[in-house]
Amino acid sequence: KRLSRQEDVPRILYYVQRSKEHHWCCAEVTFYCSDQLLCNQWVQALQRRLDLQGVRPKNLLVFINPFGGKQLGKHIYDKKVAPLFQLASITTEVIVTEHANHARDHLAEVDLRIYDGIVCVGGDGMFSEVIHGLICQTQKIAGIDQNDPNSKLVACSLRIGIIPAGSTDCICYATVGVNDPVTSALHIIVGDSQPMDVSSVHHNNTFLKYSVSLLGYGFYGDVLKDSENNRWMGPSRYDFSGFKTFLSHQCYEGTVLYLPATETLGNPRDESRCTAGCYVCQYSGKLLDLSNNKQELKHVEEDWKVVKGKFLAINAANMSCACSKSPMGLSPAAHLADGTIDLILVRKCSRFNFLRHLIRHTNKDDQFDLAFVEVYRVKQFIFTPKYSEEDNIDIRDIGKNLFGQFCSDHPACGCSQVNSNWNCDGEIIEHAAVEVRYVLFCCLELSG
Ligand SMILES: CCCCCCCCCCCCC/C=C/[C@@H](O)[C@H](CO)NC(=O)CCCCCCCCCCCCCCC
Ligand SMILES: Nc1ncnc2c1ncn2[C@@H]1O[C@H](COP(=O)(O)OP(=O)(O)OP(=O)(O)O)[C@@H](O)[C@H]1O
Ligand SMILES: [Ca+2]
Repeated sequence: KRLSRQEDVPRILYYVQRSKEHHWCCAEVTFYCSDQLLCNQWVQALQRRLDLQGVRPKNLLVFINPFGGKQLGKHIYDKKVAPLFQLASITTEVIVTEHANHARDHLAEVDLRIYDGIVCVGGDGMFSEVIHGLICQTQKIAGIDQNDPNSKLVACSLRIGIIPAGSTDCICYATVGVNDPVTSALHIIVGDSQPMDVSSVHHNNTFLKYSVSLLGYGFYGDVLKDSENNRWMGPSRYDFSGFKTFLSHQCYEGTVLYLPATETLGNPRDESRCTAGCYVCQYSGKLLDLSNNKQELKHVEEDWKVVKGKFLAINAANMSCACSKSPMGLSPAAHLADGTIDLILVRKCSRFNFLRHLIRHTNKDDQFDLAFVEVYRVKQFIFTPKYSEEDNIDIRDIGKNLFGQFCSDHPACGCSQVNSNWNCDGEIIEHAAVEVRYVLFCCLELSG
């Protein structure tokens, strides 16, 4: 860069610069050249180099949820993201959603061949809509029955980018390391990608939902259910409902059956942390493929384990679930794409002990190093509540007050006869009895 002379042609080159703690920003350098021809040759040569890379998206379908988080999705996209896409010569078709499931239903039908990727501007719930639309369309074209829990799903060919504009944004946080719209836009522009585990949730051989971050019963299910009534509060609805749910101290009785992930590397209490190009994910993916093939050939009997009891929370983390409330996440050593789920069981304990467990999510202490907490790395699990779901519907009709419907035999035991519900990536699943398994790699347009 040198000082401009009047007759020099200025050309600005924009590039990605790393800044503090996983943040990326767009920086620029201005070149001046007095020879117009030479200048154009430079620009064309650089453009050819970029085109050769092939991973950069050229045409994107963008969904904006105007009501996610602090309702700033549209503003964030217009002010921070669209100008960067324009600089990178990315063309976009932008859809501002008009109702819940708008993005999901559009994606389930539309011809996706003209797009290089999908971008969702919103939170985890919005991302969930997008993967449901994409996965459903892919299975429909391939003639796969999603209701059959044993179906081998076909991977989607499109990548999904997330511009964080939600309340928790844990999928963005756990993949990029931060929830910053500019950083995410730059990851999308340079064509980064990160595979990610997807689990399916079934009830009585009927497909319910896919999950990519947290599937939580008990505490997180109740927090979500209560928080839906307070959406007007924005992201702080979770703190309010979290506090209420903490005070209600409900526990739920049931049986968990799980299939341990024995063929993969690592365990939920090791020191490994999943980052871009993760060795554990690459290695475990290969081992898992081998073991699945072996089982198909030999019909190997699998070694299911059983845990019965009263639980304050049953959490299935497909990834660390790191977010601003918990920078290391619900399961700090969980992997984004190793084909496994970390199953965390928090048994009935005192309020004080449960608070100790929760507080450890906010600092470096080990939240699993407590007598009432168990954690297993699994491929599959089944939860059956003690009370049948049909009976529960009747009890629900009577109504559940703030402190819940306590066990009628032991009024002081705090064990609920009403079932909780599952929190699936921030969306409610009404059924308590579920069968969950790893089913698919999904590709994100970003990397950690
Ligand atoms: C004393 C402070 C303890 C703080 C403990 C914080 C633990 C936070 C762990 C967050 C895990 C997030 C998992 C991600 C789930 C997402 O798929 C989903 C959709 O976006 N988000 C939520 O369900 C949103 C879930 C939000 C849950 C918030 C829970 C807040 C608990 C507050 C308890 C207060 C007790 C105070 C007693 C004096
Ligand atoms: N136009 C719309 N009107 C109402 N709801 C919508 C609209 N578009 C999307 N939704 C729904 O809004 C819900 C929440 O969206 P989103 O995940 O973006 O924000 P959030 O819940 O605040 O954040 P997080 O999921 O990170 O906690 C999703 O379930 C989505 O289906
Ligand atoms: Ca995983």
